[in-house]
Amino acid sequence: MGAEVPEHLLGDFHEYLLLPSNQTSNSICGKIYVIGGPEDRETLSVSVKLFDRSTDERLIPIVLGRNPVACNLHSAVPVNDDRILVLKSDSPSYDSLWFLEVDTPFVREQKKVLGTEVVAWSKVVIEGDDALKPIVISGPSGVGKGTLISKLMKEFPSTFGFSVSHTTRKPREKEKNGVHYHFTERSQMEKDIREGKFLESASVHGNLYGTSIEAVEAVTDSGKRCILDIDVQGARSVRSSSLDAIFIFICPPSFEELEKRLRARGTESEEQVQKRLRNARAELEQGKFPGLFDHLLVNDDLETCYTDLKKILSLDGTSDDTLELSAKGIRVPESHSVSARDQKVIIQCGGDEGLARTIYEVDVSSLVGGAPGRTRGPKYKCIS
Ligand SMILES: Nc1nc2c(ncn2[C@@H]2O[C@H](COP(=O)(O)OP(=O)(O)O)[C@@H](O)[C@H]2O)c(=O)[nH]1
Ligand SMILES: Nc1ncnc2c1ncn2[C@@H]1O[C@H](COP(=O)(O)OP(=O)(O)O)[C@@H](O)[C@H]1O
Repeated sequence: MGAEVPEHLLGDFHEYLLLPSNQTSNSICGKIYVIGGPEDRETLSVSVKLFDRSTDERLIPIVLGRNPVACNLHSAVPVNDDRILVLKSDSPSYDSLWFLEVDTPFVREQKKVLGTEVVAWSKVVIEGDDALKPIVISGPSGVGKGTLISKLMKEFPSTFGFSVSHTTRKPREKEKNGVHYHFTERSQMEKDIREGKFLESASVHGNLYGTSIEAVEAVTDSGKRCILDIDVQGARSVRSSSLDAIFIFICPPSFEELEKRLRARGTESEEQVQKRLRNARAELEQGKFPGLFDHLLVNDDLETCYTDLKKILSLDGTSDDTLELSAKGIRVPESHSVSARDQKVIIQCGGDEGLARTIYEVDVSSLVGGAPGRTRGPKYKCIS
């Protein structure tokens, strides 16, 4: 059972179905989802109401995900029987397309947990190829890989997700299982490697490390861009795998500085420090191997190196919220129409009173991620 519509809204409900300019009514599997309404001006976000035809019930569902900011005009079209594509007019292209999920696996699960009607928003991200590519970061122990990755994840929390590796090394004091690594027994990890569960694995400083296929998929499924912190052997394996990534190698300003950082971190025994420093020389040589890494960065001053990293990833001058500015997108004018058939959405923009007309075809057949994160995967082309 869903939540009851508050008394003060009941009287207005039929009026909502008359579809004023900032409201649409969308029918999926016997339920009508009314998106938008006069109250949006007060809440500043797009509202959702639900009308169940079979029971004649009017409901206010629980709305999960980050709500789109209210707009003066939108259109909407049901897609794939489980979500509604909402097109916000005259919004920036990175903010124009949203999905209201009404019967996706995430929503179904939440309905079970919450015992009521649930819908969930997910912003649609239409991107160029490079913007989706995972990022592989390599470099010797103590060079600052973890520090740079943490800064990136902190500044762009909804853009990047960390691929949590498996390792047989023991956890450090502040490391959490499942967050920094999946800490595992050697015999179990060897078995999983044999069973093909790993994209790559390597023996590093005397322990096994590996990226499971699931670790990368978990990030991609959440609609985020995957960051891998792996050694040079791992980078080489990924290079020859099907994963199309951007490879970045981080160098220290000097070997002495690397040693200083590693000791100052204070997480390794003297024996481990010696082993890591010995391995660092070989890693620094391999890092320069032609064709393996796309970019080399020297981590001398942290802020300078971080700025350079953001430049490589075309992130300088952007924020987590506006990141799609650099991505492709569709700017939907007030005058437009939308229809959907066979996993293709046709958006006709303009064309009134002699104005230029553009028709887009959006392919929604392979969607990645979704609520409560972003939805990636739709591709579009201009067909007229
Ligand atoms: N090949 C591979 N290397 C990994 C993986 N996870 C971590 N590493 C690398 O293993 C090395 C040791 O990592 P760690 O024990 O966390 O020490 P740190 O580099 O000093 O922070 C580093 O070079 C990591 O990049 C993985 O999944 N695969
Ligand atoms: N540019 C830098 N200048 C000085 N210290 C740094 C710099 N970058 C990182 N560090 C410090 O060096 C140590 C090692 O960094 P860390 O990110 O753990 O390296 P890695 O993940 O490559 O092993 C940490 O104590 C970190 O705070």
